[in-house]
Amino acid sequence: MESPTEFTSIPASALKNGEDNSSVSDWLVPGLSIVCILFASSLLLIQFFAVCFARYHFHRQKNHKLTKAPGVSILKPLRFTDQEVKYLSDNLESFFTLAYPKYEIIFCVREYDDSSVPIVEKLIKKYPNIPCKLLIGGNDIGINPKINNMQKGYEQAKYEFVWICDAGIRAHPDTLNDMMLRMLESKSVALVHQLPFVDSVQANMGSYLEKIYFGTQHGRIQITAHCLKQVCITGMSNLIRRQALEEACGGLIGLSSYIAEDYFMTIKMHEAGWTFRMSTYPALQNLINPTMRGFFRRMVRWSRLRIKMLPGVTVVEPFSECFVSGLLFSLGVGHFTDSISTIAIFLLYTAWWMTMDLMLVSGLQSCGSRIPLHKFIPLWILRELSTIPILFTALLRPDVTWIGSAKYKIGFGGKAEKINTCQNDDLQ
Ligand SMILES: CCCCCCCC/C=C\CCCCCCCC(=O)N[C@@H](CO[C@@H]1OC[C@@H](O)[C@H](O)[C@H]1O)[C@H](O)/C=C/CCCCCCCCCCCCC
Ligand SMILES: O=c1ccn([C@@H]2O[C@H](COP(=O)(O)OP(=O)(O)O)[C@@H](O)[C@H]2O)c(=O)[nH]1
Repeated sequence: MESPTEFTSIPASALKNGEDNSSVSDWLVPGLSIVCILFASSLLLIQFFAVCFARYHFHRQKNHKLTKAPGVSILKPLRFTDQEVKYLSDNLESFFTLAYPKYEIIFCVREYDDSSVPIVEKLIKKYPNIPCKLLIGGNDIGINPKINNMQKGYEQAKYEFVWICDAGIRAHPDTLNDMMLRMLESKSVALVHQLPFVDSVQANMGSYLEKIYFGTQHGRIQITAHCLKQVCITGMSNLIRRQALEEACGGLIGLSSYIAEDYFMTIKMHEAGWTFRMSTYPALQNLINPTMRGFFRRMVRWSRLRIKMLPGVTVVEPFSECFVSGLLFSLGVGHFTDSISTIAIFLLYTAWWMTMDLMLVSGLQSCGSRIPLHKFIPLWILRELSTIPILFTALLRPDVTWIGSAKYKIGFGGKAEKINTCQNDDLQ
């Protein structure tokens, strides 16, 4: 049995460690709390900045008309099945009515039986004065089906500037004039991009969810990245200087081994010293068939790409959204005060964040259907809550992604390999 003296005696070294431990916990928790507060505050600042930028930058009718306008070749990659073409005609027609003096439109399709073919043919007949081509067919020059489709159009494009613009976009008549004005600001500008937003003819839950995503999380990050000269540009609508594309990327062919051709194109241009501008017109996606399921599938598909291209950024993504950062903020502030409960701080943070998001959405919106508040709130909450499930869904089946009608294995670094061709029902 131990003597009382032995029981109570503590070695000097242990005492020293104990002191160290208590001093570590003395600064560790407050230190972490401060980090959480600073991190969340910087996000609030980013959000506030994005709202101000959107108010100042977008939809300002301050542009003069270009008189000696350089020619532009518009490339429209199309791939459609029967059910999807309901609103396609509206989208494509908007490119025939641009207030720009010198341009050609090149529609690119892979198969003769594509549902977009009769729509394009009708529009070509309706606007005989607009130089326009419909190119069908082409070879697989790489694994990216959008590039495989566009390459034939790129080869035939006659102008120095090409505007690559997805089928789901509808253009305001002044868009091209605005983009070209920005392009001509400097010879170092390689590309003018449009911030993706949504202006769907169909005002349903799917299109509202898309609008909330592009008008909040996506818009805020892309605006901030643009202002900080970080590369975060999506390929939906970009006016490109061919010289830059050729020199930095080796043309479209040089990007054909990537599914995320937009990201690698802009990174390569950035590394070669070219610069970018952002149009004052957001890209108006008039989604052909917007559904909630379609939205989540798109988000999972894009997350799969980002996980492999930029794993570091993907890990940070949930922390850059309201609920996770709000939790960190409320725990951090809660550590320093007892006068307000952690839950109340979290709710205030969330309410502030939602209000700023609402302001950003309305700052980007110029026309089209607005989201009624009683729908905005639940859909906003759903969108915020879905970030982590989307990430996990993408992580659980990380190697399989899609675009077009095939499955791909994306390697770390972003190069892709085609696994198989599958039916539309298998795609996700
Ligand atoms: C305290 C500061 C904390 C900052 C935390 C920042 C965390 C970043 C959070 C989110 C990242 C958002 C990424 C936005 C892009 C999402 C869209 C996307 O994934 N698009 C991909 C697919 O696009 C289609 O691909 C097929 C093509 O044919 C179509 O035409 C395309 O539209 C696309 O490939 C990816 C593009 C770019 C991704 C770049 C992400 C870089 C993010 C760095 C942000 C750093 C900015 C810091 C600002 C705070
Ligand atoms: O096999 C394909 C798949 C897509 N696209 C075109 O590529 C663009 C982007 O495709 P999608 O809208 O599916 O991409 P998302 O924006 O959803 O990533 C659109 O113009 C499509 O018509 C194409 O030309 N061939």
